[in-house]
Parts: sequence; structure tokens; C-alpha cells
Amino acid sequence: MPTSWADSVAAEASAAGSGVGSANNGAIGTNSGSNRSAYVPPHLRNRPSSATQPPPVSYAGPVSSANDRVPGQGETFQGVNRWAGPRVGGGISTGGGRGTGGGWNNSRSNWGRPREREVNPFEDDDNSEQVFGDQENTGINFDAYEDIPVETSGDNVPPPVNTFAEIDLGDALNENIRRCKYVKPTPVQRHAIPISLAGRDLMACAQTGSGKTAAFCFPIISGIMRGQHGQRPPRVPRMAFPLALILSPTRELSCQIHDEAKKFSYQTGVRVVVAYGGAPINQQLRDLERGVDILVATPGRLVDLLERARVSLQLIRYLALDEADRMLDMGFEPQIRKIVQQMDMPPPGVRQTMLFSATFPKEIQRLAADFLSNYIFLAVGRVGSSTDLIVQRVEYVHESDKRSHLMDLLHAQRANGVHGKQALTLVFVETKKGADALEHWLCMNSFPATAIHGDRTQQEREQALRSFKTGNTPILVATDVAARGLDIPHVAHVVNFDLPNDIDDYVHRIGRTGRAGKSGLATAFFNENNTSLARALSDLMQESNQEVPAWLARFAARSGHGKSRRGGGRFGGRDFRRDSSFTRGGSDYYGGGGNFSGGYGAAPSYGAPAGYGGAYNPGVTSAWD
Ligand SMILES: Nc1ncnc2c1ncn2[C@@H]1O[C@H](COP(=O)(O)OP(=O)(O)OP(=O)(O)O)[C@@H](O)[C@H]1O
Repeated sequence: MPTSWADSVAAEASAAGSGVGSANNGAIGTNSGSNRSAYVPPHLRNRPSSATQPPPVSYAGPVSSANDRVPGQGETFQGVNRWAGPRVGGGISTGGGRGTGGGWNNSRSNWGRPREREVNPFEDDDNSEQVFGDQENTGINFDAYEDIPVETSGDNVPPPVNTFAEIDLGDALNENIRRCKYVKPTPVQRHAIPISLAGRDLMACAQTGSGKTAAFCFPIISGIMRGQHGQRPPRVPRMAFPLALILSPTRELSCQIHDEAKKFSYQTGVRVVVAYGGAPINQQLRDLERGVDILVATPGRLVDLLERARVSLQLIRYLALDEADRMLDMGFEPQIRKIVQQMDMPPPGVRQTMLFSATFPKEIQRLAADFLSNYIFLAVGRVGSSTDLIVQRVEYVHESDKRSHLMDLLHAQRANGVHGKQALTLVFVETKKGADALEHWLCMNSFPATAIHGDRTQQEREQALRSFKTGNTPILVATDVAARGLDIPHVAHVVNFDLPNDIDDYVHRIGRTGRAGKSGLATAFFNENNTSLARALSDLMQESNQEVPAWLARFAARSGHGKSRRGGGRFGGRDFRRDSSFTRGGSDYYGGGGNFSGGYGAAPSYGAPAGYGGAYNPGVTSAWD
């Protein structure tokens, strides 16, 4: 059995009696007899140590005693055909889910483990409010989203809701929404939650920072609370049977989704576990053994768990792929196919599948259709577009001038004090070496910087992220490993020191600022090396109502091969299923079952179809897990 450095550290830690769970502040602990630090994965921090833990109390709500029952040896629940019977739909539920149902898997008394005390996941928020002031936590600027165009296509699309109160998500979940200070649903939530609650498969595209995580977590948690799943876990020693699987491309993003899902499911009885590479697998195995309803994972670690026969996917009712286009591109597709199609996961139509991203190239949409059944396509804002909340600047900077130019920017930022003391700056570079070198150079020049990339240990990666988030090191130099999904409050400025090759990567990178209705600034250094991006960048900026410098427009006009994948001026949805019915200047790109709504008064200028145009580049996969 393979063992990693992290495992051996964990083993050492437990042998020394220090207990991985004993760290409670995210600090890296030190073993008594050694100077080696014990790695405490983020999802275990803030857990009370066993020594200080109060007597176990159950989750707030009653967990049905039936949940604890497992069939006797040889007993099966569903007969021969596991997939028999329709998926339970449910519409916008009016019954069940009141409070605290939880899944079959939330109280593994059959494994003789006491129930744990559930740590209050909202405690951390209070601490961060003290560091940064609480003005940022009071909710979203909904005015910023008022005019957003929305496109849905597919059969019988359930209508959107305007408030959380219109949806019966269950009391406990509603209470957690209140604790999160979510006053009303964001546009993607307004549309996606009713669709998912109705049991429909969904491919959803919505701008960065617009609340997609909650859009897929709420229906999953609510569905599990309502007990929509029909099977009880078979008795297989030490094998976990999650009911929902959420996959994401990076370890840090999986941790973040896990943290969010824990908040949303607090006191619901729904148990969330995370599994990701680079952290001790033994601890993750122990977590899984305690029971899991929702498993959040990176693909590599999940494949490992499946191969060790420690996780079975046969009870999966909900599958969510976050950053779905990334998960299905060349880097991850084989692993995703293995997990979804070659193990024991129920097929489309039996499980419910939800794909979310801010970008969805047509080729990837086509691939994704394999995983879906009679799905609804939802686009909130322009597919693959950036939000208008981000002011985008592009500056022509020769390769050799980039460092001094960055320093000028940072000096100006400091001098103006525009963003205040706690403003964070995220600087994207192309290579891991480049990240190390720039971090070093910044530090040498008295700019407190840290770096995150795929060659750093998990411990170093998390430490860098923590130091950045808390403002201790307000400059983070990163490769694309930090480009997607990370929700770091107070990132005021994203600098594309090296521009990516693919416009979608640019969209995700700049989306680390201007989140949840707040404004942000993104500066890109452009030179001859980026010619192939000129057209797409110029189109994107135009679509986002940004000023395109004349020199960039000239580059765009000149770059024959830099064909825009955006088709120019298109807004609203872009469901690839509709391409065949599209005719230039003609009928109904949005007709025939598609719904378009939005505040952009002018008629859409459709431009050329198939904006994707083969320009998609799987990107710098080496930066990823
Ligand atoms: N209804 C809401 N009201 C207020 N804030 C919200 C609401 N929904 C989500 N948020 C906040 O908005 C921020 C962005 O949400 P989230 O990280 O889910 O965005 P995203 O769409 O997944 O972004 P990305 O495309 O970058 O992954 C988070 O801080 C989240 O807590």
C-alpha cells in the first residue's frame, strides 16, 4: 500500500500521542519528541481536541433510528436491479426536510463509534470579521446583478424564485442560510435551485463569484434531509457509501467547498467529508468511517479511495462537478470517466447530475452531455464572460520590464492607500519557477509576498493561502492552481504578470476579485508573446463594457489565428444543443424551448456561431493536481 510523507507524519503524530485533531487553530503543531511539524489538514482544524471535548451530544435533530439499521449479511435492499425505479423528483418541496433528517450515513453506530460533537463552523467567520471588519460580510450587492441576462433551455424548465422563503429547503438549512447572512438568492441560485430541487440534471454557467457553490449545495443538502434516497448502505466493513459526490479540480477548492457545505449543513444531520491529495489519507479514511453523506473530493484521491475499496459510489444520488469544464478537459477527463462511468455509480437518469462553471466551451459541453440526462442548460450572464464588476486594464509591457512595472503598480497602490491596509493582490505567473523567482524578488524588495504552486507541499500551499487570506502576506504569487473557484475576500487587485494562453483561464483568474457583488481591479501585462490572445481578450473586454486600448484592438485585428471563441457580441446562453438550429440572421437561436430574459434592452447580435473555434487549449496542466 503506498504511503506518503504526509501519512508517515500522521502516524508519527498519533504515535507520539499528539493527535492530529489536537491542533485547533490551523497552526502547524510540533511533536513533543521531534522538531518535525505535524500536518493538520484544514478540514480538521478547529476541532476540539479529544481531551477538551465535551461529552458527545447528538445532532440537534432526531436522526431516524432506521438510519442506523443496516441489512443483515446477504440481505439486499433493492433486489437485483439496483437502478430500478425512477429518481425521486420532488419539485419545490413542501414536506419533509423540516430540520434534521440527515442521511443514512450520518451516524455510524454500527461501527461502534460515538457520535461526535458538531463543531460550530460559523465561529471562524466571527474571527475573520474581527481582522477585516465586518462590512464585507453583510451580504451581496444585488443591484450589480439586476440587469443580468438569463438563458435557460431544455424541457419544462421550472420557474425561478425570488426569495429563499419561496423554496422549502428545510428549517435547519434556512437557519444556516441566515447565519451565512444570505438575504436573498443570487441570480444563479434563483434559477438553479428550483431546477435541482425538481430533480433535473443541470449544466449551469454563471459568472465568477456569483454564488454557484450554494446553488449546488443547497439542493443536495435539502434532498438528503428529505431522505429522497431510497437505499440503505450495505454492510461492507470499512467502506463508505456517500449519497452525494462533489468533485473539484484542486485541493484548496475542495477544502473550501467542504467548509461551505459544513456551514450549510450545520445541525441538519447531513455529514460532509473531504478527501484530497497531499494530506494524510489515514485521517481521511477515519473521517469516512465515521459516516459520510456528502463527499467532497479531488479526482486523484477519490480514485485512490475507490481502488482501496474504501468508498463505494453505488448509493450516489447527486453528482456535482464544480469547475465542470476544467474537470472534463483533457487533464482530468480520464479520471472523471473512471469515477463516473467505470465504477459503481448509478447512471444518468438515476443519479442527479449538476455541472457548474463560469466557462463552458462548446466542445466540453458536448463531452459533458455524456454524463447528463434530459438536462436543463442555464446561463446567467454571458457564457464565459467576466463580470462588469471587475475593472480590466491591459498594459503593454515588455518581458524585461515586467518586474519594475509590477513594482510601480504596488508602490502606487501603497501610496494611494486606495484599497486600505488589508487590500490583497494576487499575481498570476505562468510557471512554478517563475512564481518562486517573483516571490523571492518581491520579498527582497520589501514587498511581503508568498507563493502557491503545484511543486510546493500541501503544507506550504495551505500556509501560503492562509498567510495571504489573513493579510499577513498581502501579495500572493500563483500559478493557475489558484485560478479557479477560490473565494478569498478582500482581493482588490489581480495582476496577470504573465497572461494565460486561454481566455477562459483569464476569466477565472480575474474572477478572484470582484466577487459577490463587490468591485475589483484586474491588470494584465501584454506583449508580443500574447498575440494569440489579443482577439479574445479584446472581445471579452468589450462584452464586459471595458475600455479596449487602441493598440490592443490593432493587435486583435492583426491576429489571424487568434480567432475569437466568443463569436462577438453574443449574450445570454449558448447551449451547444441549439447550434444545429441556428441560422445566421434567421430564426431562433433562443427559440424552441429556450427562455431568454434580461435587462440588456437591445436585440442580441448573434454573430458567428460556434465561437469556440478550436482555440481551446487545455492549459498548463502541470500547475494542477
Ligand atoms: N445569496 C447570497 N447572498 C450573499 N452572499 C452570497 C450568496 N451566495 C453566495 N454568496 C457569497 O458569494 C461569494 C462567492 O460565492 P461562490 O464562491 O459560490 O462563487 P462562484 O460562483 O462559485 O465563483 P467561482 O466561479 O469563482 O467559483 C461567497 O463568499 C459566498 O459566500
